[in-house]
Amino acid sequence: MSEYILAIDQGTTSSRVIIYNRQLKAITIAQQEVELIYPQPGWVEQNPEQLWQSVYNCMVTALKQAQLNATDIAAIAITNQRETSLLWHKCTGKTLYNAIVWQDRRTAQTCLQLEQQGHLTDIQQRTGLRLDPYFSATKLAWLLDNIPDARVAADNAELCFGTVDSYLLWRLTAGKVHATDATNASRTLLFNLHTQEWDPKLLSLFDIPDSLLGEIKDNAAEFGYTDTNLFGSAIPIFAMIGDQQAALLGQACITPGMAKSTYGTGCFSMLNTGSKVFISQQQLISTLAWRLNAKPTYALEGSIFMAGAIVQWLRDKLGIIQQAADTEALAQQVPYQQSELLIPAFTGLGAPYWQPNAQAAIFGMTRNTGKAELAAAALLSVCYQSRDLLQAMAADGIALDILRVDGGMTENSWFLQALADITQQPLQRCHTAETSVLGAAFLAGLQLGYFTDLSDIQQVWQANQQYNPKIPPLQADSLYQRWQDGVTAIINK
Ligand SMILES: Nc1ncnc2c1ncn2[C@@H]1O[C@H](COP(=O)(O)OP(=O)(O)O)[C@@H](O)[C@H]1O
Ligand SMILES: O=P(O)(O)OC[C@H](O)CO
Repeated sequence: MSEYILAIDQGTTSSRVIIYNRQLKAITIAQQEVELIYPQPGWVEQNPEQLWQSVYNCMVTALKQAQLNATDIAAIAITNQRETSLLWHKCTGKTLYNAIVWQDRRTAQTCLQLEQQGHLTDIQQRTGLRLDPYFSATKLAWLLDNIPDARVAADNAELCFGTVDSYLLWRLTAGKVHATDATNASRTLLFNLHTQEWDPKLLSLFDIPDSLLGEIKDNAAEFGYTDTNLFGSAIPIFAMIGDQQAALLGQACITPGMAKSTYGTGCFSMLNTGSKVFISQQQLISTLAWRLNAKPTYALEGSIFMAGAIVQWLRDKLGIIQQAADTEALAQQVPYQQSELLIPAFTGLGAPYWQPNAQAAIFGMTRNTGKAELAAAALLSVCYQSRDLLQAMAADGIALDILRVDGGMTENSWFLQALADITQQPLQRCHTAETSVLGAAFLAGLQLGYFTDLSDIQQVWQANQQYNPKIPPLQADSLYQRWQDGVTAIINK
C-alpha cells in the first residue's frame, strides 16, 4: 500500500529529499549540494538545470535507499528557497537565463528609484514586504528588460515566471502545470496579502504581464501528478510551501505568539501572528505563514541574508576550514570579547537595516588574528544579527518565552550557546534540524487525510535540547554595542 511521503527541500546550499512513513518518521535522506554563481559583485545566480537535476537525483537516490518504488509513495511535498526567480518558455520549457537568487542585489537601484517615486507605502500596505532587491518582482522585471526578446515573448504570452517551487512543479509534471503556492507567491511583491491574489496595480507598476504568472493554490492541494516517464508511475504532488513557512509549521509554531529561527544559508526568524496581518514599526516584514482551505494565517518575519553562507565563505574562499562543522572546535578557542568583529554584508544587509549596498568589513584585526578568531567572528556575527531581529520584535511589543531553532547551523553547539548568550534568549532545538521538509511532509499528510488538522503536528514535534544564556546581560549588552557601532560605521561609510 502506498503510504510514504516523499518531501523535497530545494535550499540555497543543497537539495534534499526525505522519505517519511505515515507517522512522519524519516526513513531515508538524500542530499546534493548546489552551486552558487557570482558573475559580478552583488549578483548571485544558480543554474536551473542543476537545481532540477539535484532534486531529481535525490528523489531517485532516496527511493533506491529506501527500497521503494514510485507506487509506494502516496504523495510528494515540495519546500524551497523563496524569491529566487526563473523565467522559461511555455512551449519548450527552456529557461531564458540562470535563476536569479534571493541574495542577488542587481536591482538595488530600481528599488531605490521606486522608493524615491513614492511607491513604498502602497507596496508595503499591499504586500507586507519592503522595496528591496531580495523579493522577486524587480528580478523578474530585470529578466524581461535585459534578456534579448524576453519582453516581446512575454507580451505574446509565450513565457512562464516562477519561483523554485513553481519551476520544480513544472519539471515534475513535464510542463503540464504552471502553479505556485500562496506562501511563495507572497514573496514576489506581486501578491496582495489582503485579497490573496496577484495584484493588478503591482503588476502594472513593475510592468509584468499577468500571462507570466501561475495559478496560486493553498499549501495543501492537488498541485499535479509527476510525469510517468520520470519514476514509472504518476505520483501526486499534494503540498508546496516556502521553506521558512514550512519550518514554522515543522517547529509546531501553530498558535499566535510562537516563533522559530532557521539558520541555513540565511537566517529567518518568524512569528505566527494568526489571522491578522501584524504591521511592524521596526522594519520587519509581514508575510503569509500558510493558507489552508482558503484561510490565511500570517507571520512576522526578520530576514538575515548571511548565516551559514558565512561559514561557506570560510570554507570556499578563505580555505580555513575543510567542512562547516570545523568551525565549532575553532571557535571554542576564542573568548567572545577577544573575537574580531565581522559585519557580513556580502550581499548588503537585510532586516532591520535593509541596506542593499552595505559592504562587509572586519574590525579589530591584529597580528594574532588567525583561523580560530575568524571562525568565532563568523559565528558570532550570526548571533548579533539575530539579536537585531529579536530587539526589533521586542520594540514591536513582542516578547518570546522561548525561541525554537533549526537549520544546518544548529548542528553546532558552540554557536547555539553563543546565540543564547548574545541574545539573552532561551532557545530550544527540536529533534531534527530538517524542520522545513518535515513541515512540508506534514501538509502532504494533511491532504492525504493522515492528519485531521494542524494541531496534529504537535505529536510529531519533539524538543531536543534547551540552551539558556550563561553570560550576564551586561556583558551581552557590551558585546552587542560593539556590533552596533560596527554596523553604523559601514552604513555611514
Ligand atoms: N556544524 C555547522 N556549523 C556551522 N555551520 C554549519 C554547520 N553545518 C552546516 N552549516 C551551515 O549551514 C548551511 C546549510 O544549512 P541548510 O539548513 O542545509 O541550508 P539551506 O536550506 O539554505 O540549503 C550551510 O551554509 C553550512 O555552512
Ligand atoms: O536556503 P535557505 O534555507 O537559507 O532559505 C532561503 C530563504 O527561503 C530565502 O528567503
